[in-house]
Amino acid sequence: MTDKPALTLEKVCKRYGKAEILKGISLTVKPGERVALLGHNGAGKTTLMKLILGLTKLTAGRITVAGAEPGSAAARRASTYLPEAVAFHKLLSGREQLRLFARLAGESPRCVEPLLERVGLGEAAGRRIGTWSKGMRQRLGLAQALLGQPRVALLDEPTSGLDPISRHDLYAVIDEIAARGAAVLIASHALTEVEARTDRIAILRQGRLVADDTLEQLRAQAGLPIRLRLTAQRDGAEELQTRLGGLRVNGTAVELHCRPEEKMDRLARITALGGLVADVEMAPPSLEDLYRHYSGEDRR
Ligand SMILES: Nc1ncnc2c1ncn2[C@@H]1O[C@H](COP(=O)(O)OP(=O)(O)OP(=O)(O)O)[C@@H](O)[C@H]1O
Repeated sequence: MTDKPALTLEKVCKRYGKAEILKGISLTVKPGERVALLGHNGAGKTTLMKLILGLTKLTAGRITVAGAEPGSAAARRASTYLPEAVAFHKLLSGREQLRLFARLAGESPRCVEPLLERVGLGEAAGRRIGTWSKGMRQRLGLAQALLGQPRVALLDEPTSGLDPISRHDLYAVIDEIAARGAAVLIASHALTEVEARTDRIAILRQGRLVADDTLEQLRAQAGLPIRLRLTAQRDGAEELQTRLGGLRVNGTAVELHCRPEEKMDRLARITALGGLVADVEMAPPSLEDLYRHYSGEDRR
C-alpha cells in the first residue's frame, strides 16, 4: 500500500452566506487508514464530506480525491459515500437495487450475490427494501460502498440507530474496505466505537480542526489525568480516603486522579496500604474525556 494520501484537504474554507462553517481545514488520509471525524452537531462534518464529493462548492482551499478534483469523473469513480440516512428505492428488492448500483459503477452483476452474503443480506435480498429494517438498509449501503474498489470511502454516522451486533458487523465491513486500500473517513458521535475501530481522530470545533492524531498522541498532548478507582476492604473506604485523598464514589470505592508521570508512585503508595485495598482499577483518559477537552466542553 502506498504512503501517498488518497485524500488531501488544504486550507479548506466553506461559507454559507455570512456563516463561516469551515475555516482553513487541512487533513490527509492515506490508503488503508481509518480516520474518525468528530465534532458537535452543526460543526461541519457533513459539509466537509459534501465538499469532498463535489456536491457543494469550496469557498477557498483545495481538495484532491485520489489525485482528482472533487466532483470530476475520476474522483467520483474513486470515491464512495454512505450518507447518514440511506435512501433506496422502496419497491425494488435488495438484489435489484444492488444490481442497478453495480451497473452504474461499471461492475459485473456477478459481484452482487457475494456482496449481499458478505453484508449478511443473503436471505433478505429477494424482499422489497420498503419492508426492511434500518439496519438492513445500512448494510445495503455498505454493500454499495464495497462496489468498484473505492480509494476513498466517506461514511456519515454509519452506525446511528443500529443495535450493538449490527454495529460490530458494520465495522467489520469498514475494516475490510480499509484493508483493500481505501482511505476511510468516518463522521460519528459514537465515541466508544470509533475509539476502538479507527487509526486517527480528527476533531472539528468552531470551523477549525483542533485535533488530528492517534489516540495515544492525543492522550499524551492533552496531559489529562489517569483515573484510579480503589475498592476498600469491608468498611475501609473512609480510612482509605483519609490516607490517600480522592473522592468517595460509593460505600466501598474511592477515586483518585493523577498525572501520567505520578502513576507508579501512586501505585507504590497504594500497595503499601496492604490489606486495606481489595482492588485497583486504572483507566487512562477515554476518547470521551479527550473529546470534551479538545472540543472545549471540559467543565469538570
Ligand atoms: N445548504 C446549507 N445552507 C446553509 N447552511 C447550511 C447548509 N448546509 C449546512 N449548513 C449549516 O452548516 C453548519 C454545519 O452543518 P453540517 O450538517 O455540516 O454539520 P454536522 O457536523 O454534520 O452536524 P451533525 O452532527 O448534526 O450531523 C450548520 O450550521 C448548518 O446549519
